[in-house]
Amino acid sequence: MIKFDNVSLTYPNGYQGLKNINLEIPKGEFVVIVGLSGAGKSTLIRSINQMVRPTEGQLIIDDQDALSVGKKGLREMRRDIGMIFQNYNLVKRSSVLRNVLAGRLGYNNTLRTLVNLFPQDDLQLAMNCLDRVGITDKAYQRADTLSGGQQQRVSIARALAQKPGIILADEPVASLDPPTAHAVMKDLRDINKEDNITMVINLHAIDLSMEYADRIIGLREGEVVFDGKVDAVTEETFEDIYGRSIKEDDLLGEVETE
Ligand SMILES: Nc1ncnc2c1ncn2[C@@H]1O[C@H](COP(=O)(O)OP(=O)(O)OP(=O)(O)O)[C@@H](O)[C@H]1O
Repeated sequence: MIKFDNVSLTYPNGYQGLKNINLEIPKGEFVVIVGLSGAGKSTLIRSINQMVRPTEGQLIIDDQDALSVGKKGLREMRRDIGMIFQNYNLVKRSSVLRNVLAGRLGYNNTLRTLVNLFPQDDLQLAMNCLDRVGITDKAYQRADTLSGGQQQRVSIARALAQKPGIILADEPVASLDPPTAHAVMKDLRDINKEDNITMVINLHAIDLSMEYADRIIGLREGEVVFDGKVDAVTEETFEDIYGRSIKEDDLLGEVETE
């Protein structure tokens, strides 16, 4: 469970990125965060693994007071949280398999991993993770020779290799074409359902959000302005969150089927 209790976050320049956030995300939920550019979606997601650190309030992750666990506690906590980025964040010149094994770094001796000595179990696990996203045949290829959709699958496999309880994804499909965006969202949904991994995902396409989310959280100027199950969401909900009417740009659009 992830719980925000009156969490606020003020950046060092004084800008208030999050204002008094109260949220409870139960284990296994598929949550999509929506809001205009600058609304605080990345800030909210990144505060969960403390890439940015809340300045007020309490953040509870799996019964732990996340803001006071200390350095070692934070390392262990982060090991349980996979992160997926819009630009994949792969080591481009390394092989796909090496990139997936990076998900095991938190569990292994640094020196051994620097010289590529991962335990056999980790190699097996990394191959299994690649299998989950359907790209075992790419394991020995350089990461930057893959298509965008394949690279994002490598980053999903890397997150899976951490054996996480939570996966955070910051605009995971924003750089992909519509059919590939759907394919990657389906992978994330399947993993969520099969492994009961909590997913918190920022998306800007309204239609994608509606198709995959269990629950939608709307942010506006650092505040939660909507929080509800996807069935409760209407066009007006998005108009409230955005403070304007919906435009074509807010949608991913039709995917042609043969
Ligand atoms: N390091 C920082 N210092 C100061 N202000 C910041 C910092 N990072 C983000 N902000 C500001 O906080 C606000 C929220 O940014 P954030 O990136 O969370 O928004 P977002 O909803 O994810 O937007 P986008 O969809 O464009 O990524 C913005 O006004 C941004 O300029």
